Amino acid sequence: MNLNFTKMHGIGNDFIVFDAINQQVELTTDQVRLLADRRFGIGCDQLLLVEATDSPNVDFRYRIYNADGSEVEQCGNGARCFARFVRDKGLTDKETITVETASGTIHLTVDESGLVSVDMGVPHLEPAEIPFEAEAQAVSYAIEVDEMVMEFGVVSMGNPHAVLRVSEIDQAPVEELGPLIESHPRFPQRVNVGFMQVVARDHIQLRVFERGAGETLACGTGACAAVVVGILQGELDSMVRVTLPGGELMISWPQMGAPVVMIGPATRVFEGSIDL
Ligand SMILES: N[C@@H](CCC[C@H](N)C(=O)O)C(=O)O
Repeated sequence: MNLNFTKMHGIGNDFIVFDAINQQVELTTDQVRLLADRRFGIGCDQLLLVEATDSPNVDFRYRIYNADGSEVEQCGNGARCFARFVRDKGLTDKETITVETASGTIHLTVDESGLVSVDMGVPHLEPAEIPFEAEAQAVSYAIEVDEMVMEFGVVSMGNPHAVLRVSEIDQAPVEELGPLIESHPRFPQRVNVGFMQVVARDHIQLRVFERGAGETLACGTGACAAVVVGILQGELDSMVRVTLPGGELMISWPQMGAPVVMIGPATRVFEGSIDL
């Protein structure tokens, strides 16, 4: 099977994107892992499939696979690249694109400067919806990790996130704690782990250890989750600049029950084809 692909990134969170409308793309878990491998394959944090849909009032279906081959519900940086891809490839000329994901429908808008704004939907805070094992919903939860008890905010942006406040982002124990929290028994579907330093009420620094991919240069849903947690904990205003290792995103969440909006760039790197 020979497949055409586009390599893209959203502030350094990188993707292989396949048009699965004009070519048949059926990948096994092992093939996803191989494609994502930075030495034996193309290399990416996530692989994205652009598919057609029969759902009314929806333009496309968006499927997402982590580098470890697992299919996941949502990807914020990927959503911006998705919008750029379908317009660059002439699959649509709409400015606002409605896309079905495994966790619901999202709306993507490309502006004249090329920035993409994504309505990421309403965050889920109820533990069972995340999913997270806890007796009741709270703004922070004490979780025991490696014989230490730490306070996390926990939220789903369609995919699960745990957010830990740190005082120095450069010293954050991402590599040590990330894998332990990712597979913590209280998260039955594993979890993405954010390390957040609050710089000011409208600015945070963030590093994310992603479920199924390890630490990435940026995580869009992680940025949304961190801002929601920071607002709920009374530390942040409703519009926040998020500085990640690969660049910056603007995230806004006006109030409880409202959708989170993310604005940021989407970059095409190169086109290619690969035999599988
Ligand atoms: N990089 C993404 C998130 C990708 C999925 C995540 N690793 C998960 O398993 O939920 C983003 O930009 O949101």
